[in-house]
Amino acid sequence: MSSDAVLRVNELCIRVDGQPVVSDLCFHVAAGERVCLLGPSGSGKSLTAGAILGLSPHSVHIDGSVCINGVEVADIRATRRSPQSRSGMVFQDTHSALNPLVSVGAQLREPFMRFHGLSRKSAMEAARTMLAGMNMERIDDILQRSPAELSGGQRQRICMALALACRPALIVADEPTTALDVLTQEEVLTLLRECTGTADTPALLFISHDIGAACRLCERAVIIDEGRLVESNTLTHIIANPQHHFSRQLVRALRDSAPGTVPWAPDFDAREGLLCTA
Ligand SMILES: Nc1ncnc2c1ncn2[C@@H]1O[C@H](COP(=O)(O)OP(=O)(O)OP(=O)(O)O)[C@@H](O)[C@H]1O
Repeated sequence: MSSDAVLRVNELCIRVDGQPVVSDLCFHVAAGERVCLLGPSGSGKSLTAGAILGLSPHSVHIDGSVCINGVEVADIRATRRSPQSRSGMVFQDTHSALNPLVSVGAQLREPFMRFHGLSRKSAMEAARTMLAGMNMERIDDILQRSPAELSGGQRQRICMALALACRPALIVADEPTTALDVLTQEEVLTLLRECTGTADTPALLFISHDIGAACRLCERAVIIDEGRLVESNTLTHIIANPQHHFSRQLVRALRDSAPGTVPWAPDFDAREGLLCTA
């Protein structure tokens, strides 16, 4: 395991109403890394995200360890975590991630005031600068609107801006593109790639069942099935040599979709749907 892991999950066990749903899950995300957590529907991805973020419902019981920046947080709710052990979050449901009664500007200036110590005016300016850096148009107009007055893609960008404004070491993105059309999906993935995974930006845990999206973003994948880790390796390796039957299904789906769109297309043999290892 990497010694400078931003996230370290060790022997994580999650029970819901007494029933085991995630068992002995171990993985890490290093600083500057983008890792995807892949698994079929119901395999425990969102419950794992909830445990990492400190957002599990009361019916969920967690054992094992979740360390963020070296701080044990498995038992600590999100609101009680120290600033260095908080993570940013981006979810599929952007409506419930934003307050419908508060303007986008008022929501976005908040973390700049709280985490950057800026005045109200400077915080609004910082929010403008951040949205400009995310290639958003008509920023002043957008800042005045309520979340319901934005498109799904715009709302997701605001959610990402909110996550980034909290200066987290880690962003957990749980199916952030699932509710979006194909073009907007691509824009959000591009933005996530630009805003994470370097020495100066947060590490990313990208949760999905879409290996195509994972390939556009991540170098490494952790694959779970029925709450257990079944494979963990670089995506290049997994695509070339999938071990578990769900991994093989994922690779087949990738081959059947549009292999030419995979970003490392020069290495991708469109006829075989396998990586050229030579
Ligand atoms: N609050 C809850 N109460 C009862 N059961 C739950 C709860 N949350 C999740 N589960 C169950 O735990 C299992 C794992 O759910 P989870 O949402 O983590 O799956 P997932 O891998 O994220 O699925 P998907 O890809 O469909 O979102 C499922 O069988 C689900 O029905």
